Amino acid sequence: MSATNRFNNMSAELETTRFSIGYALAPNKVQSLIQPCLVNHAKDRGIDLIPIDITKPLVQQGPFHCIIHKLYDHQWKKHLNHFSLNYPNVAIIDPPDAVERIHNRESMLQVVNGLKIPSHNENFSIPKQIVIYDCESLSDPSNTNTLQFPVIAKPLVANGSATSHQLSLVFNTDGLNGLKSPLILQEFVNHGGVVFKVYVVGEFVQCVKRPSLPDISEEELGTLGGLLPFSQISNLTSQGHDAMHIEKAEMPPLSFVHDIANGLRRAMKLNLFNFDMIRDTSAGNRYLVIDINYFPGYAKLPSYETALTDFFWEIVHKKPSEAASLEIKECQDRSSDHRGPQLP
Ligand SMILES: O=P(O)(O)O[C@@H]1[C@@H](OP(=O)(O)O)[C@H](OP(=O)(O)O)[C@H](O)[C@H](OP(=O)(O)O)[C@H]1OP(=O)(O)O
Ligand SMILES: Nc1ncnc2c1ncn2[C@@H]1O[C@H](COP(=O)(O)OP(=O)(O)O)[C@@H](O)[C@H]1O
Ligand SMILES: [Mg+2]
Ligand SMILES: [Mg+2]
Repeated sequence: MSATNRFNNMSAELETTRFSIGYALAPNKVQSLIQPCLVNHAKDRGIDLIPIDITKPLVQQGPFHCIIHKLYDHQWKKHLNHFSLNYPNVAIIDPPDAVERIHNRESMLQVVNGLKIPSHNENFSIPKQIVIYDCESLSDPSNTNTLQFPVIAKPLVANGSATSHQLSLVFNTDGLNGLKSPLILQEFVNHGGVVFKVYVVGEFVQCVKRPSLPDISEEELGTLGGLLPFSQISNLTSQGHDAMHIEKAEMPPLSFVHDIANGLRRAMKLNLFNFDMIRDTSAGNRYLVIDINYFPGYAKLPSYETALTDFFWEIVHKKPSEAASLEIKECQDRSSDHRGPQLP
């Protein structure tokens, strides 16, 4: 066969080969993410998005070239780890242990402290914080004296539940009495009422501005009560004066944002996440990472379907090793005859 014919055959094969991405997501996440624009865009590029039934063994479904997931179920994590041991070349985006690290607000930010990026005029860190496991530690001044008020109290676990997003501003020691442990107490940093949300999809990075809590002056602090609960403030739609104020806020330099995003992606071994960052009002080049979320609400980004499809395309077109092709073939045989070894 001539080289041209071989090339034509190869490209014809590539065009006809379809790839399957299995997704395991909660119903509300399916509704927000798996929209016709994403399904159709992926389809046009040879990628089919297939729902996973988590009540059935994975080997009886698919076969999948890649699995994406966001579920907090412990059993699912076991399923996935088992599947991954048997089929190590089917891409699991992302590894369950790496995801679990950001289900805890202490371990989630530890990675930021160890991050090294090329030098910039800007610097980044995390706010000063302590972990409180019980009521006794909360009422022990030797713990809380290390922080300056106001502080933000955040539930230690970030497990997708409504309560994990129930935060409180604490203005003085009296306010500490109304808190439930385990939690993180984190110093509140004045940041001009704007939070930068940086969305990451593999190598794709996009930073957007969202509303945040207003600055608190020292004078105001003396006049405020003990505790102010709040929840998911950045999801509030900004209007009027607030919208103007967000629009006017200067974005952090793009290369700085990209370097942190890429550094975090590599250090955490995660591809699908976003992080919240604020800029210290009292030092304009000081940024603080305050939150990292696994597989966030990408559908809020314009053209999210392109970013996700490009990423899926890269994953499924990574030159598959012989072992991976065999695994996919094996999975294919199993899912068609259902006689393969049963996973738990
Ligand atoms: O639903 P959305 O679009 O508000 O997305 C939520 C994220 O909002 P964001 O994209 O950062 O503005 C949200 O981010 P925040 O924690 O609010 O910063 C979480 O990632 C949330 O997931 P979970 O409830 O913690 O499991 C995300 O919820 P799920 O979409 O995963 O249910
Ligand atoms: N240390 C902080 N200083 C100032 N504002 C903060 C701080 N931590 C959180 N916030 C504000 O509270 C919001 C919610 O906190 P975050 O840690 O992102 O929790 P969640 O996981 O519920 O989004 C942030 O988007 C930001 O507006
Ligand atoms: Mg947040
Ligand atoms: Mg969060």
